[in-house]
Amino acid sequence: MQQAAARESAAPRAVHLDDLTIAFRLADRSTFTAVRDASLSVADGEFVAIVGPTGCGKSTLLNAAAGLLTPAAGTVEIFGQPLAGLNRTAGYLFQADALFPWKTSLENVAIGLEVAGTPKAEARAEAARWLSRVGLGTFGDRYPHMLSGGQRKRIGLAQVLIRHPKILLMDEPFGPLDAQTRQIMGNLLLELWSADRKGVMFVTHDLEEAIALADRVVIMSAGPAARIIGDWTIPLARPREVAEIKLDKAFHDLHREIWAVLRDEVMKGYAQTGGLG
Ligand SMILES: Nc1ncnc2c1ncn2[C@@H]1O[C@H](COP(=O)(O)OP(=O)(O)OP(=O)(O)O)[C@@H](O)[C@H]1O
Repeated sequence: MQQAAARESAAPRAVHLDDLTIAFRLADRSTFTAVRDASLSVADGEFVAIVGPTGCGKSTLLNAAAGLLTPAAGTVEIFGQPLAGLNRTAGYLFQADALFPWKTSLENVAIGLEVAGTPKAEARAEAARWLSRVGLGTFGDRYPHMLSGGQRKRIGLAQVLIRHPKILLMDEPFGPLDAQTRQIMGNLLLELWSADRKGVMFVTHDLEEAIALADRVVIMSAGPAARIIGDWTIPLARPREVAEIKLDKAFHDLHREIWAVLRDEVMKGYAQTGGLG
């Protein structure tokens, strides 16, 4: 496996996926092995990006860490404990919005606390503070359809972070956004994360985004039976500004090195799905 630097962290492991094999039962009763023998640890406070060809199994790995699916083999540990059922220490941000259309921004952000038993007035005051932190302090009365895609993502971030999850699981969270808004959201995410570091598993198909944001970039092979084939430490200084860091020579060197591995897998991935013939 490609590895720029062997790294043993002293921080506790927020997530430890050990030799995971994940298989799906198909309609014709055959079994499709999406991921085979994948091991990955995320230290507490560490930001790990997972990159790989389309359909390789990135979301599958994330869903295993979320407790949304049960591996055929291997174990999932969260802060040293075997995961049984849903991972309730994690906050999950998907590509698609998870906002209730009939609730205002403020109500959408407050709902997690309210459901957990926080008195309504307190939950809403806290939600107002989070709306300000994501730059939408004056948008509390707006419904989701009155917001741009980037604004909805900010609400989504506030909705997850207000509950102070100990781990963040993010699946292409900025996928549908335009390039500029992605960068702005990347900066916002880094700012919020730096203030209160959690372990992050961040799935993206965008290698530049991965290098700009993460402490480590992990590369998956093309599926089926995808594996982790590379693990790079990203030694770029923090705080980072996503647009600026992409101009850095060290960024380009890392990009070239990682892309040399990823490119072959991307081509295999396309070939397997008939994409590029
Ligand atoms: N419930 C399921 N049943 C059968 N196959 C599945 C199921 N979920 C995922 N797969 C298959 O497992 C493989 C991995 O899917 P996954 O969504 O994890 O990939 P991904 O790397 O996140 O893809 P993308 O980058 O396109 O979002 C794919 O081949 C997919 O078709």
